[in-house]
Amino acid sequence: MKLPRMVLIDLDGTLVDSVPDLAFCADEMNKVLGLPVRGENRARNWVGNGVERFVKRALTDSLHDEPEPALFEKALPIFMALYAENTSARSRLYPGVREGIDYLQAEGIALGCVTNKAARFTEPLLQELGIYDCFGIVVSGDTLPQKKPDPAPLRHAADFFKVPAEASLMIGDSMHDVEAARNAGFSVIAVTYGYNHGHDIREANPDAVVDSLAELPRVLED
Ligand SMILES: O=C(O)COP(=O)(O)O
Ligand SMILES: [Mg+2]
Repeated sequence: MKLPRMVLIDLDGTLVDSVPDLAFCADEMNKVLGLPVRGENRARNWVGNGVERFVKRALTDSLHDEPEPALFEKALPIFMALYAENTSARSRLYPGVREGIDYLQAEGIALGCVTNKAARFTEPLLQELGIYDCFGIVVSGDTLPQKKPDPAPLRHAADFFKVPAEASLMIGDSMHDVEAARNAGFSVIAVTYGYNHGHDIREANPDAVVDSLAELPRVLED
């Protein structure tokens, strides 16, 4: 793959294993609401479409069901308060993330983080894990009216760096990252270790897959 001029990296499931904190908060929320605790393995399938969808999935224990509106309205502020206090303590950078970022920076490539996570959580999480300063731009799930798989957040970052779509690469863990990249006309590399709603990310046909961001030099210099 040709070396890009800009790389945008997804957050949850790509840079950070954030499910231990997210699952903790989902379980605490459900306890307050008198609902069953779902556990970390269920929560692993629910990440990637923003906090509102995550909470709906925790309430219904399903990917697409809608909870009763009154229940959701009660639940969302409970989750927001819990996650504000439990954003990063249990979360970790995946192995290879540091090496991957170091490599991209050494190549002089512009770096952005594009996530569907709300900005109020994205910024402390990146800061507390020590990678906030690596990114020239951070586009969160509520920075714009549109979220991935809409191409708008990716285009917003490309416009910021003044890089054309042909020279732009998205790296992510979910089919929504692949779809957003395709919609924006970017290349896309997927990681195999993240959260993709229980599916193998290869089914989404990214341009390449890696088991770790430490493999980026091999893929990008081929
Ligand atoms: O669903 C979220 O809140 C965030 O997910 P993302 O970082 O993988 O876009
Ligand atoms: Mg993700």
